[in-house]
Amino acid sequence: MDSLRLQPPLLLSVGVQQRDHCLPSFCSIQQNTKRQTSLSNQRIKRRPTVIRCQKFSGWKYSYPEISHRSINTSSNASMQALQPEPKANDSAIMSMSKPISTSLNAFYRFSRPHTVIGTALSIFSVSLLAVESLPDISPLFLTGLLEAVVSALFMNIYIVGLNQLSDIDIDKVNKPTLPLASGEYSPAVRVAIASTFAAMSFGVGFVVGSMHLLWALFVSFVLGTAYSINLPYFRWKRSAIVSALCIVAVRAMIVQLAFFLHIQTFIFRRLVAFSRPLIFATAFMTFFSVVIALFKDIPDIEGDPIFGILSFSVRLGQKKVFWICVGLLEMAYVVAMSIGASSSYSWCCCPCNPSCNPMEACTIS
Ligand SMILES: CC(C)=CCC/C(C)=C/CC/C(C)=C/CC/C(C)=C/COP(=O)(O)OP(=O)(O)O
Ligand SMILES: O=C(O)Cc1cc(O)ccc1O
Repeated sequence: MDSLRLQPPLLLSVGVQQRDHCLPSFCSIQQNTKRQTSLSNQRIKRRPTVIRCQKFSGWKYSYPEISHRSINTSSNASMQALQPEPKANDSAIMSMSKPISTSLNAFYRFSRPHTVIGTALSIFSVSLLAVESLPDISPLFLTGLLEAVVSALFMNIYIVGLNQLSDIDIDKVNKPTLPLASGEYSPAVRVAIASTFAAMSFGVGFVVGSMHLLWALFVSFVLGTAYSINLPYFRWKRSAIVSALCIVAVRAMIVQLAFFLHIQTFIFRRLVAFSRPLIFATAFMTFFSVVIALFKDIPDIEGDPIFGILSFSVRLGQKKVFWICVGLLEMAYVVAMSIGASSSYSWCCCPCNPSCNPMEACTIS
């Protein structure tokens, strides 16, 4: 199977047979009287099962080919025979929706959704820390928040896109289902997507005109580029410490401080004042970002050393790094809970209580 793994064309030629062979019994096409209902259920279950089988048997290069081919197998053909004939209109819609859903699926994987979700939640929560009273939650605030999230998500997609562009060979070993590693995007499309998202991010930043927002985008752009790009003096991801510092700088410092200041000064037109909750959130996110930096390399110990990436997982071993991360998270949560429990800053400072202004009560000036 290992020899198959590095030869996608060979894999394709045997793909159908192998796949059917590895399907558990409930996936097989049953020739029984309840055929129609059981077949439609299989359609829904089929894709994840195939992917699981791929992983199990190490078919690392075959993701897109197999998922496309599954539509054309003889068993699927017999399924189609059982469906009512699609009308001309239906089949046109079906043939259009397949490429659309395939492209959406590829873009979803390309965008690294776990990072996008993290960015959106971070910006949303730190923006709420700038809210001092309920009337602050106005259309003006919501628009400012939306602009901040959209521009940051565009930059996020640029950063992870450039990372995949620079890591095509590593990802063929570590993460072969990513659309660049699996060859779903042509070289021109890859570069176009990444640069368009960087341009759109700065475009939104310039249109909004907030200095803190523009700084946040610019510093993230520089660090995200320096982290991945394969040019002399760059590709900082080669150093475990520098790459962790990049992630801490963006996730813990830029996202927390710059986006808070964007809302506080640009949207609310207030003076700069760092509140205790903001300092607390920044300290917590510093721990959390170290954990992100360590954790994200745990699955990559196969490909990273081949390409000179000596991550902590490669140096210390996956188990050790895993438990270090668990320890760091436990420490962060215990410290956070203790600070919360012993703090004089209580719920009375919530923005819904008009008698208490959290910024006055808690500002560190
Ligand atoms: C625009 C703003 C404010 C936020 C963007 C949010 C992001 C993406 C923050 C991360 C900052 C940064 C410098 C990230 C570089 C990290 C990166 C691209 C890591 C990918 O790590 P690899 O190990 O190379 O990738 P895989 O996960 O694909 O293996
Ligand atoms: O977003 C981050 O904080 C780090 C990160 C992790 C990952 O697995 C892929 C991309 C990426 O930017």
